[in-house]
Amino acid sequence: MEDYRMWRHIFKLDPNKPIDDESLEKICESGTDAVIVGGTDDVTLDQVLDLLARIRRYEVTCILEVSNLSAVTPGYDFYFIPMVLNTENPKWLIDYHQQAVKEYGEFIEWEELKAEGYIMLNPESKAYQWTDSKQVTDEDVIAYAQVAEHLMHLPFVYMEYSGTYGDVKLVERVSEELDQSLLIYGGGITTKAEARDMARHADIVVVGNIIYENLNAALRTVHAVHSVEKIKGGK
Ligand SMILES: CC(C)=CCC/C(C)=C/CC/C(C)=C/CC/C(C)=C/CC/C(C)=C/CC/C(C)=C/CC/C(C)=C/COP(=O)(O)OP(=O)(O)O
Ligand SMILES: O=P(O)(O)OC[C@@H](O)CO
Ligand SMILES: [Mg+2]
Repeated sequence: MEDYRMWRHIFKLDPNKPIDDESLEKICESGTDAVIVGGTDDVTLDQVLDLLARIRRYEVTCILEVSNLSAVTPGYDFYFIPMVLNTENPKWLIDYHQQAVKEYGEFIEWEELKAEGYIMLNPESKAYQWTDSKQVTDEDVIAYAQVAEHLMHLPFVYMEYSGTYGDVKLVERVSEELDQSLLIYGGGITTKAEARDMARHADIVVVGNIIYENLNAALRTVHAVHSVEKIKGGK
C-alpha cells in the first residue's frame, strides 16, 4: 500500500541480522503495511541489495531508511531520511543531508524521499549514542514535535525508543499536538497488548528486534495494530 498516510504497522528489518527465506516470506506476507530496511551503523550496500531483491518477491511496500550514503541503491519504493531533532551534533540533523544532496541531488526523485524527525528516547540504544543525542524532558519532546510539524513541515515525527518499551502517556500527549505530521512509534514491542496500546495514539507502529527473537510474536503485532482505531489526531 503506497499511500503512506494510511499506514498503521511497519516491520523494520536490520540488514546486519540474517533472516531466512521462510521467515522473510512470513514478514512480507503478514499484512503489514510496509517493510523498512534500516540499522544504525555497519549497514553495507551488499546487505541492502540482498534484502531488496528478496523482499521484491512479494508485493509489500519496501522502504530504505538511509543511515549511510555508501549503502543507497535505486529500487526501493521510498527512502526515509532520519533527521535527529535532539542531537547535540548538527551533522545528524542537517549536515550529512546537505552533503548528500550536494553530491547526489541530480539523481534524487524527491517524491520518493520522506524526512523523519527522530526524537531519540532510549539513552541505552545504539541509535541514541551514535547520533550524540541528549536527554530531554517530556515538555522538550512535545516542543520538538511542534517544531517538526509547524516549522519544518516534516511528514513524520518518530518517537524512537529502540530496544525498550516507551511511555504510552507521552506518546498520547505528542499525538494530541500533531495534526499534519504522522507520529511513528518504535521500540520494544514484544506483545499484542503493547502494540495495541501504542497504536491507540501513534499513527504508525514499528516493530523491529522481536522479529529476530520470536517471529510468531512479531507476526501477531500486525493484527493487533490493525484491530485498534487511533484515538485522536487531526488526520
Ligand atoms: C541512486 C539513488 C536511488 C539515489 C537516491 C538518492 C538518495 C536517497 C539520497 C539520500 C539523500 C539524503 C538526504 C541522505 C541522508 C544522508 C544521511 C547519511 C543522513 C544521516 C541519517 C542519520 C541521522 C543516521 C543516524 C542513524 C539513524 C538515525 C538510523 C535510523 C535507523 C535506526 C534508528 C535504527 C535502529 O537503531 P538501533 O536498534 O539502536 O541499532 P541497531 O543498528 O543495532 O539496530
Ligand atoms: O527494534 P525495536 O526495539 O522493536 O524498535 C523498532 C524501531 O523503532 C527501531 O528503529
Ligand atoms: Mg535494532
